[in-house]
Amino acid sequence: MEITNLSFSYQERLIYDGLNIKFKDGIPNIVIGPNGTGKTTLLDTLARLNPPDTYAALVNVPSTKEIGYQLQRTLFYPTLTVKQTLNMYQKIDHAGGAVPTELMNKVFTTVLKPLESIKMGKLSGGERRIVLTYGTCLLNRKLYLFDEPLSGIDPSNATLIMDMLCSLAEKSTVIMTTHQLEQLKNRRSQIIGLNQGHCVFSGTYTDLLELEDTQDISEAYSNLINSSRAR
Ligand SMILES: Nc1ncnc2c1ncn2[C@@H]1O[C@H](COP(=O)(O)OP(=O)(O)OP(=O)(O)O)[C@@H](O)[C@H]1O
Repeated sequence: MEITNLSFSYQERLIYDGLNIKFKDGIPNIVIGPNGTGKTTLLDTLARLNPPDTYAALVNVPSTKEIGYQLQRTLFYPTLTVKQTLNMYQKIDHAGGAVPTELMNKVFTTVLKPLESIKMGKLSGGERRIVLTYGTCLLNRKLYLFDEPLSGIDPSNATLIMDMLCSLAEKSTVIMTTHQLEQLKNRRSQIIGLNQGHCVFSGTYTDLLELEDTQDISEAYSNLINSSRAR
């Protein structure tokens, strides 16, 4: 799956200037970059939510009905309980949705089971995000897009969510955005760095540390962004 030569602007603001990205199968693709650099816009483009003249840049991207997209500001029904919300996700696909993996079962038992009878509107922001991320994993799709699934999630639950998304990537293409770079340590993933309309990095966590000659991922990220700004 690829994006080739994508140029896109919101009114006078240029977001991508001939953007090229090759996504990997088998491991999650993690899109990183400064605020406002176009990470969400990239997921929107893949989901074909942006104008049709962007479609030509999409190579081998599944059709919209084969895509599961968890938006950053995901809609939910506040009066449904967690159990009802997850049942609803399971019923979206006529075939009954995906069979939960072992790791999904672990997330369910550890985090969601105790919340089952609580209404969505009464959950904390982090709890709600876990429910909705889990629900998206219940859909049976070829491509999953997650916009900041780790935002507001405590480190222990973030590890569980990342485990779940890595296992999902073994059978489908997974693309997510995040600012939580420390969660990517010791994980197989492709990191895609965006800055100023271009892909400025594509490689593993270790590749990024080696490129910037540091053991500190925050420093590596800052150096990457500052050096690509200066270009
Ligand atoms: N519908 C829109 N109309 C006009 N400008 C928009 C629209 N949606 C997004 N933008 C602008 O496009 C830029 C990229 O937004 P986007 O949400 O893709 O950034 P992001 O990299 O996901 O940021 P963050 O890390 O803060 O979530 C921002 O400057 C934003 O203000």
